[in-house]
Amino acid sequence: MERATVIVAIDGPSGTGKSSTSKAVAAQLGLSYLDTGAQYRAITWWMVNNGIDIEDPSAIAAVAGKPEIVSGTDPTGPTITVDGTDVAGPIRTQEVTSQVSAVSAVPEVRARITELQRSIASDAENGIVVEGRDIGTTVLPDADLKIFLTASPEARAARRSGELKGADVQSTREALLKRDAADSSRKTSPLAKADDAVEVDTSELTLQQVIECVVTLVEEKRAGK
Ligand SMILES: Nc1ncnc2c1ncn2[C@@H]1O[C@H](COP(=O)(O)OP(=O)(O)OP(=O)(O)O)[C@@H](O)[C@H]1O
Ligand SMILES: Nc1ccn([C@@H]2O[C@H](COP(=O)(O)O)[C@@H](O)[C@H]2O)c(=O)n1
Repeated sequence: MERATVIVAIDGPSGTGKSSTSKAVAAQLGLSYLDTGAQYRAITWWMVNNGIDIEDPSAIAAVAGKPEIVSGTDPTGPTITVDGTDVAGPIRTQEVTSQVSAVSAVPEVRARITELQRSIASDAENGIVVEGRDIGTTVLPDADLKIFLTASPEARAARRSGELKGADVQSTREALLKRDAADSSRKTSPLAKADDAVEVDTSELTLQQVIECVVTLVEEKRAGK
């Protein structure tokens, strides 16, 4: 019998295609979509804007509960606001990207954002695709389907530098690997593949092939296969 709702967790390192894949799969299957990286970027943006010392975890922890972060979960137009301000653009700056791993490593930040993510997932009536780094391991350990996307550093750097219109591939590769190392080595819910996740190496696949692969896996789950 087909299930009414489905919770899909998609994790993996930077630039493996999590956002592009998750949005397309959610749109195709009529599910909600949550970009958890955008939430960590949003709280980082708030810290930077409010002059909080990013090198000082206790200073970050002390104010982690202050910003109100709201995520819109329509996969065809996801939104993110902080205290009512649209931050979809500002959270993608180099300044935020280079500081987000330090902020997201603070346990009080993770506790706050994890609670928000669980609440959004439980409110999604038709089900949801949630993408990030610790969704299958920590945020939604009972997800119906867990996917772990990977790709070679070369493929990821080439994709990202194409997106950043001519950014140097070598320095893009180094920045990706530095962020992955920080995200994988933090103590609290690091980037990791859940034991029961399906790993998909996207290095040699087109985005369309990855989307089709994940849609098939979701449909099989829904059909109870
Ligand atoms: N299989 C693929 N083949 C070619 N390009 C791809 C593929 N998957 C994603 N891309 C492209 O790679 C870039 C990065 O993809 P995306 O933002 O979805 O990755 P991500 O894993 O969400 O990254 P991050 O964790 O840094 O947010 C985008 O420009 C996207 O269009
Ligand atoms: N579940 C998650 C998701 C993200 N992070 C942190 O946010 C950074 C930005 O993520 P993007 O997907 O937008 O690149 C990421 O580098 C992590 O530091 C996280 O900790 N947990």
